[in-house]
Amino acid sequence: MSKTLTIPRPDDWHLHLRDGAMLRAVLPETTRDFARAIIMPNLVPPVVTGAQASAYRDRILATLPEGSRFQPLMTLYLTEDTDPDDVAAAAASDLVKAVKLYPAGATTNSASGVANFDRVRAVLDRMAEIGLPLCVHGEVTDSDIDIFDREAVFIDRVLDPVRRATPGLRVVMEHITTAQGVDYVRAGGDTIGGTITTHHLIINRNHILVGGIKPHYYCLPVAKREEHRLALRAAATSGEPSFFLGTDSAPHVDALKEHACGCAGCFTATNTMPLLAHVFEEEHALDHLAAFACHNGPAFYGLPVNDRTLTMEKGDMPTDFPSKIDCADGPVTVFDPGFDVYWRTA
Ligand SMILES: NC(=O)N[C@@H](CC(=O)O)C(=O)O
Ligand SMILES: [Zn+2]
Ligand SMILES: [Zn+2]
Repeated sequence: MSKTLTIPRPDDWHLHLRDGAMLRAVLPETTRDFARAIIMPNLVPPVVTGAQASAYRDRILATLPEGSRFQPLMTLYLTEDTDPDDVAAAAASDLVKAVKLYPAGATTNSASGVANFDRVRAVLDRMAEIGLPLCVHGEVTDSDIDIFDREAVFIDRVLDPVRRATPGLRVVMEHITTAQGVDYVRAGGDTIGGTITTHHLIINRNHILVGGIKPHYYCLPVAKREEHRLALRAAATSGEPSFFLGTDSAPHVDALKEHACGCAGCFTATNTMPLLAHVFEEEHALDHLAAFACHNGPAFYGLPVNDRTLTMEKGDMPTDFPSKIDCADGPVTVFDPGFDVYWRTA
């Protein structure tokens, strides 16, 4: 007996497309199911100015599969030298939908991020004035803070003070991985949203470490204890408007994942929607999948819900997802949930 589910075409509010050969390899994996995505600016060198974002958008558009109507929503990488006028101009021309804050050194390609928050005050004030959201990688980088505590400490030491100092600033706490992140977003009203990845609904830290180290489950923020995964599942499947999908699909070639110093990032673009259907069905919340993946994100960003739809089917046999996709730089492993999934997109 097969079962189908039709929802508005989903959007991905946190996506890494990279550039060059990797962009060519991964872009069709997202455009197959998604209508729009917030494109992360952590290229090397980063996408800092409006001009760089415009050029990057052109490269993405030039790489789109034939006939695709996918819309990349661009972001600027916040540095201590970011010019508030450049940000305002890029937002006014509708080029840029958010500015991205990486604490310096927190994650992949974040060396140009912010170390001294006083130095970005003018940009944040301007963003609050014009209503441009700040997307935040929410982890402190202090060497004395345990990696599993870095998100919770970030909320107290950085995020809350920044929000208090900049009333009205719209913030997306991205890829939340803790119950503290869920609670903070939930209590924050309509100026804060939280994105949740597909993989953080599926894995906890045991999946990374028990029975041998699993580099393809390593991402930042790193997956936490089971109680946090359960809090994320409850939030994502609740239908509450504060929570929406940001896959953080973050491709790295296998040679750099399966390495003595492996890169952080899980590549989930290929199978995200079927995995989410599986998770939401397990939580008896299939009727909230559209809120999480299609409605809540556009509402936060002030954009319309997509009028096209996506249909998913649940078959009798497990879906055969590719285990890797080919890239000219080397293969990229697709996130393996570790269980059979019967959903697929039609
Ligand atoms: N999530 C990750 O583990 N990696 C991301 C960076 C990020 O989103 O923090 C990447 O760019 O590879
Ligand atoms: Zn991040
Ligand atoms: Zn990311």
